[in-house]
Formats: sequence, C-alpha cells, structure tokens
Amino acid sequence: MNKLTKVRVLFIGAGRMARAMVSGMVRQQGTIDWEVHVANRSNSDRLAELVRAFDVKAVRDWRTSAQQADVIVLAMPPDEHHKVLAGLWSIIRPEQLVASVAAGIGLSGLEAALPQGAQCAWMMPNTAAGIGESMTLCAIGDFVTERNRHRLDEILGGLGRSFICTEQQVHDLTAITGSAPAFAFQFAKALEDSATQFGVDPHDARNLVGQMMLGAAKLMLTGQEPLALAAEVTTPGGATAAGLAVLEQTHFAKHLQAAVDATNSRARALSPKSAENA
Ligand SMILES: NC(=O)C1=CN([C@@H]2O[C@H](COP(=O)(O)OP(=O)(O)OC[C@H]3O[C@@H](n4cnc5c(N)ncnc54)[C@H](OP(=O)(O)O)[C@@H]3O)[C@@H](O)[C@H]2O)C=CC1
Ligand SMILES: O=C(O)[C@@H]1CCC=N1
Repeated sequence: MNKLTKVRVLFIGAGRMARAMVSGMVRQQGTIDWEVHVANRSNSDRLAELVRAFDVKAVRDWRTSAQQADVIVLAMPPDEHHKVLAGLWSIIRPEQLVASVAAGIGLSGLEAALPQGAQCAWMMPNTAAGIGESMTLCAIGDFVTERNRHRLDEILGGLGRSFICTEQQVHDLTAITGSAPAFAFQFAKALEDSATQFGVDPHDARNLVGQMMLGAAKLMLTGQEPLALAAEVTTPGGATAAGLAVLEQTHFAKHLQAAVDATNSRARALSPKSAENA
C-alpha cells in the first residue's frame, strides 16, 4: 500500500469555493494526506461548520498558520488579495506554494505581489469541485518545483478534471468553466419551471432535468460535435426543430456570448491590478 505523505494546506478564505475545494480534496484517494487549515476574516459560524463537516482545523489568524503551511490557497475575494499578499510577503518561505482561485487575479499579478522566485499557481475551479467534478483551469508559474507540481496535481485531481493552460486562457475561460455552471443552473431552472407548470411534482422535475443534463453532458464528453448531437435529436419535420428555431430567432447563442463577455470583463475589473490602473 502507498504510504501517504502528510502535507499541510492553509485556505485563507472559508467561503463557497473553499468549502467545495476542501470537500473535493478530503474525499480524494490520492498519495497525500491533507492536513487542512482554514481561516477567514470574521465569520466564526462558517469556520465551525467546516470543522464539523470535514474535520479541518480552524485558524483565527491566518498569519499564525501560514509559516508552517506547505501550500497556501487564497480563496478570498479578488479585492482582498492585495492586503493578504502584502501580509504574506514578509513571512513566505521559498519552498511554499501559493495558489489563488480568485477571478481576474492573474498568475503574473500573484507573482508580482510576492518576493521574486515565489512558487505560484492560479486555479479557476467551479463548485462541482465539492463532488470531484470540477473542470479546473490552472496556470502554473515558472518557479514551481517538481514537489509542488505534484501537490498541485493532487489538489486538481481531488477537484475533478483540469486544464493546464496559460494565464491568458484562465482569463478567457473563467466565464466558460468557472461561472457557466450558474448559467447552466438558470437553464435548468427554466426547464424545471416548465415541467412544474405541467403539474409535475418539483422533486420529479429536478430529476427529469438533472438526468437530461447529465446525459447530454456525457454525450458531449464522447467527443462528438454539439451540433451533430443536436441533429441526432432533431427528427426531420419533427418537434425539436420548432423549439430550436425559437432559440435561433431569439439569439440564444448571442445572449450567451454577451454573458461570457460581461463575466470576463467583470473578473478583470475586480483584480487589484486593474484597480491600481483605474
Ligand atoms: N464561488 C465560485 O463558484 C468560485 C469562486 N472563485 C473565487 O473564489 C474566491 C472566493 O469566492 P466565494 O467562495 O464565492 O466567496 P465567499 O464570499 O463565499 O467567501 C469569501 C471568503 O473569504 C473570506 N475573506 C474575505 N476577506 C478576507 C481577508 N481579508 N482575509 C481572510 N479571509 C477573507 C471571507 O471571510 P468572512 O466570511 O469572515 O468575511 C469568506 O470566508 C473569489 O476570489 C472568487 O473569485 C473561483 C471560482 C469559482
Ligand atoms: O462569481 C465570481 O466572481 C466567481 C468567479 C467564477 C465563479 N464565481
């Protein structure tokens, strides 16, 4: 049997994303035994809930745990990063890995805010990390050692699948993998509402729509073109074509593109770098 290595990871920020990541990481059967510490700004109820749910250690002041951590995950809002990074500057050790999940923050922004040579990564997970089904984007800095690359791979593996990419790609794809689950849930809610309007029990409506989305997602992951898959559904002269025509007339794809653009612009605007330049 593999001997597990104990690695201490400190989450600064104990909100929705941190919770999902901790959940994904502790349920993983990897080569690392994560010793998880979590800190936030002031919400002690949230910390207590995480301790109860995942047997992690709550830390009142992240500075007390940061020096002993092997990996530090910044899971607080983008506009809080400058404060925390300024505090990390003087206590960080060269062998530590610092990973941020903040929208818009940028790998280069992270590196610039820490001492030269700091080992940094920028991850963009989504909330499905909590069940090990995230698609996580990750840009990895040049100074990351093999040991920390292995730790990063284990984190990413616990969250689900990952796409190692450039910093620019994380910016571009934030809407598409980080935020778009929220778009998908809106789509699901609209279909659920239609089902319940036909008198279907809400619980049944959830299962009907959820299984439909799961099946569609699994078909996509076979590698087939979405439009080819849509064509399979669309019986010539049949019913689906009428629905698709309405989506076309009402510019469904254009609306989604506008949502993607608005999301990515907002992410960029939230980064401390853009606040400095404003
Ligand atoms: N939610 C999502 O699906 C995704 C979120 N992200 C990123 O994750 C980060 C967190 O988002 P989310 O979890 O949704 O937000 P939440 O509001 O749920 O959580 C934010 C957390 O950060 C803590 N916090 C705020 N300021 C500080 C500070 N100065 N020092 C220490 N802790 C602080 C808060 O503590 P307290 O409650 O005490 O104020 C809270 O625990 C963001 O950067 C976001 O861009 C990335 C991908 C997906
Ligand atoms: O809403 C947000 O800002 C974060 C970034 C990606 C998903 N949620």
